[in-house]
Amino acid sequence: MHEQHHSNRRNSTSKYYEHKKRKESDLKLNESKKKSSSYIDKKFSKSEFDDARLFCDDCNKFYDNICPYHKQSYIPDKKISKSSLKYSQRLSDLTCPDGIIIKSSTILKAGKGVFATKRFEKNTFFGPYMGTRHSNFKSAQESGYAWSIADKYGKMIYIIDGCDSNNSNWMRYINCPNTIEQQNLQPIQYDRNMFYKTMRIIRPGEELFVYYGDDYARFLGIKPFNIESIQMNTDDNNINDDD
Ligand SMILES: C[S@@+](CC[C@H](N)C(=O)[O-])C[C@H]1O[C@@H](n2cnc3c(N)ncnc32)[C@H](O)[C@@H]1O
Repeated sequence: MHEQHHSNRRNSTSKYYEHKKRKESDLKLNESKKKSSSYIDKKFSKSEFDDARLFCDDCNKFYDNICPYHKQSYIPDKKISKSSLKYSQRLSDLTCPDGIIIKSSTILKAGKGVFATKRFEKNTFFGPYMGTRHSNFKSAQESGYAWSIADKYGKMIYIIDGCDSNNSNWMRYINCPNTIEQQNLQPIQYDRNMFYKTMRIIRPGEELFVYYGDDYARFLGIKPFNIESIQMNTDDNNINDDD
């Protein structure tokens, strides 16, 4: 993954994600093998971008295409046309895939959050994160809903800002974990887009959390997670994964 930020009033970059830069960019939305998705079929198979290589955590290696050995899956958004929106409906709220709902967060004063209503396996990909593309870093910092997409040198290419709930998707409602144990999604830049990948099995009723990065964590009053503890948490999840 290339350097990425979740921006609010402050810019944030996770060292962990920088550390795993190449590894995480190697997303594979492998459901393409068995299931058809317009994004995967049209986009993932023919990418021109250097961040469109695929990585398998279990093999610990890159693949030019999907991992032939380990299961990964891709869950696209529910398709909604803007013209079908009724008054007071927000596009983003209607895009939840099956098994995902938006409701009040378990985190006090965090507003809404996103919850699973069914089990999701480890290595399930959601996305891409939808929003307005621009390069106004200041407005992204103020948004609270923005990711920056970077090139392989970490230089920002553009920002994907989900501040407009009518030009975004359900992923804009996913909150930042207060503790490392809560974290269950990993942000992954792939093909100049942002996806979230489940880091472990997610069970019905669980709130989804993605770490926004150290700076933004500090802004929220959360002690930044360090690389080692994130890695340890991932390893623990591997050990505890069950059927
Ligand atoms: C991407 S939005 C997440 C969705 C948001 N909760 C909502 O209702 O629209 C990011 C914002 O959610 C809130 N938030 C996210 N994680 C939080 C946390 N751990 N503690 C407090 N507020 C949080 C902050 O207001 C932050 O600016």
